[in-house]
Amino acid sequence: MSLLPVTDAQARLLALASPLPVETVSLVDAVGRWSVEDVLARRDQPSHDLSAMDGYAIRYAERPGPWTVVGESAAGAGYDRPLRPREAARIFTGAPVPEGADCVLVQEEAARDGDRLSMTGEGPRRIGGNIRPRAMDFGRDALLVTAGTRIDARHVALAGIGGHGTIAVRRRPRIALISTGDELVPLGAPTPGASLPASNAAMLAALLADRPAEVRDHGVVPDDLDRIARAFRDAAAEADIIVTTGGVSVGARDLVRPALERAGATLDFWRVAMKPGKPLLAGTLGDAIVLGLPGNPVSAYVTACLFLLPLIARMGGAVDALPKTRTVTLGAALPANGERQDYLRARIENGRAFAPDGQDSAALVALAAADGLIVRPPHVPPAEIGDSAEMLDLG
Ligand SMILES: Nc1nc2c(c(=O)[nH]1)N[C@H]1C(S)=C(S)[C@@H](COP(=O)(O)OP(=O)(O)OC[C@H]3O[C@@H](n4cnc5c(N)ncnc54)[C@H](O)[C@@H]3O)O[C@H]1N2
Ligand code: MOO
Repeated sequence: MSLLPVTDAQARLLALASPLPVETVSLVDAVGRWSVEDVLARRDQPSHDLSAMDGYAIRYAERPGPWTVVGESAAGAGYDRPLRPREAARIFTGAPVPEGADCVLVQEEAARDGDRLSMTGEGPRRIGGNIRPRAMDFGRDALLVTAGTRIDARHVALAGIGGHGTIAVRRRPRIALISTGDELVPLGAPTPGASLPASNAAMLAALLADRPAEVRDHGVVPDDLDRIARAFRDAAAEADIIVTTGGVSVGARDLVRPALERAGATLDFWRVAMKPGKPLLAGTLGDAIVLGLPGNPVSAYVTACLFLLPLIARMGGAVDALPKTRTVTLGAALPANGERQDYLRARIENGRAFAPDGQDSAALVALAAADGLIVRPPHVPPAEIGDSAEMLDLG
């Protein structure tokens, strides 16, 4: 089987995804998910002309006073009758401006003696000075959040002040993590012989910590065809996405592909023209999508960024599910590339991108220190210092 180009593999994976069911949740519960609908304002903001300062509501034409202070307008309350000529009202930040007033004199520029008020400083610069007019931010029915927007704290504030307490989003996908390999021991446990900590599942759970996903770690399954097939069937009964790590290459103990067949899955693709990550596989088992990531930790990380995160985004209703790159300037030359798209762990220093040594797909030190991945398309010629390259930001 030849290697599938990365963009083709991403397209095939995303084509397997159907949008998850819609649910209406509180704004805070929606954070990190994608709005299903356009969110329109249910109110004007502000709802009235409001004072932007603590001071006195006055008429601009009557400066520099004096005025008679006849009452008070506080936030949420207001002053219940129009001001007559030469009348002023004490007013506080966020309070409705009484009818008849057209600007606010800040208290630092006012002198008050009993109910007699005069202006001491320059005063408001114009009619409307120190007033936030009604609907200054937005009017009722204004488009606040476009469908497909990923909700963050700013959208929570905007939709909330626009009169919404809830928002329609898609259910979080349930993600089953399965680690395969006889050599794996739990994190923190002793590592006798050539055993090693099973870091991939924890790494994936950490990667998904700020994504809309319900992650369940099904633990480590030994390299045994029946046991891996059973783990697949168990996971498929409850998960939307099954993510395995390890056992997807060509060795006699790489049993994920045969176990998937035994479990009754349909393989969609296996082996992608990328480095790291070549043995990546994808398929379906019942209603679940299966993503088989390579065992090498850097390969698992890079393929998760390029395939798992976009899959979650697509199922959640994102408009642009695929990660975006940005153009950087290389700080060191790079050799010509082979047939696989390379993702070099890179640092930005003095505004230039460097891919240090330690690019092995099992070398986590360079990954942990990286600002991003320099993307080297298949068969590109050598690159010189100062050339441009595309980089995928990490972190
Ligand atoms: N003859 C060939 N050998 C290999 C090929 C090939 O094309 N022909 N491809 C290589 C490439 S590229 C990759 S990537 C690896 C991936 O292999 P697997 O996905 O089958 O992974 P394993 O062999 O199970 O493990 C690889 C490596 O990663 C360690 N590992 C596994 N799981 C975990 C985990 N949960 N946490 C931490 N580390 C893990 C494992 O111990 C191995 O050291 O295959 C090449 N071989
Ligand atoms: O494709 Mo592998 O992930 O280079 O080691």
